[in-house]
Amino acid sequence: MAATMSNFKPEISSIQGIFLVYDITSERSYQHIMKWASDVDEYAPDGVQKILIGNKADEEQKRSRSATPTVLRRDQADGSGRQPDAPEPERVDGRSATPGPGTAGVSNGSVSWTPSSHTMAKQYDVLFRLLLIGDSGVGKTCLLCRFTDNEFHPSHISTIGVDFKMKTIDVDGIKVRIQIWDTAGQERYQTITKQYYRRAQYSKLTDNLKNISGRIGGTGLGWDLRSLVRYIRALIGGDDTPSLILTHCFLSHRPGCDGPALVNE
Ligand SMILES: Nc1nc2c(ncn2[C@@H]2O[C@H](COP(=O)(O)OP(=O)(O)OP(=O)(O)O)[C@@H](O)[C@H]2O)c(=O)[nH]1
Repeated sequence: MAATMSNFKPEISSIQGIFLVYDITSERSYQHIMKWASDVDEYAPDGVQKILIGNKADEEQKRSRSATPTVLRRDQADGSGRQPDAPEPERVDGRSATPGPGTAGVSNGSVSWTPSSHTMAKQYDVLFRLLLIGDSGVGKTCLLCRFTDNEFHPSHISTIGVDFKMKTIDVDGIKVRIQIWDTAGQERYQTITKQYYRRAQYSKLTDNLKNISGRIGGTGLGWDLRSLVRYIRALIGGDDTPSLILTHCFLSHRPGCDGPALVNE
């Protein structure tokens, strides 16, 4: 939906996570997830985290039985709810913190469009850059609009190329900026989309961040993408909305795991 072709070259120095979105009522979109995931594996640098989202949860009654992820065995997880190689939020300055996982009390911040993040550096403490991919019509743009603008659009206008929105949320006094890139699901735009995988980077938590995380009562693990997904889910998952993330889970990068894997919540 929300077709906008960005003419500017986006600054994607590091994307920490890629959301692979499918429609729970569409077996085809679920089967294609493996194709999307293998594209990401091929084009994105190692360590970029993949998160699977089954969208259109309000259509549960129409759910395709085969569009259900296999469950990752407990012994494949590290017990912390975080994959060992999960990337950490990027630092944008040298002075403050990352919140601890699961912190409550998100308050909505600004919603803005900007042609460049250069001028915004002072307005947040931690930056997450995320990418949405998946078949056309699975609801990527709707997820984005619901998260950033609290809006739902019933019509489907295919995204052209790539677009982005961002939102800044306040978590225990820490300004967390979440910048989400929305890609076109249509086949013809996949050359463009792949450019974005290539630019994705793995970024690590610094010791400084770990210290501050401890100071504000975090676990010291930093604020991983899993926590971020919880926030996003809480923000868009009202009972009265048709735009709801049903599942969010991590795809295992590990050898021997040949399918989407749901880490138990
Ligand atoms: N019932 C229901 N419909 C949804 C939901 N999310 C999106 N839709 C509908 O699905 C259609 C496609 O949504 P979009 O967000 O435009 O899909 P997209 O994945 O961005 O599509 P492309 O831009 O073509 O890649 C629209 O008609 C939406 O209204 C949802 O959670 N529930």
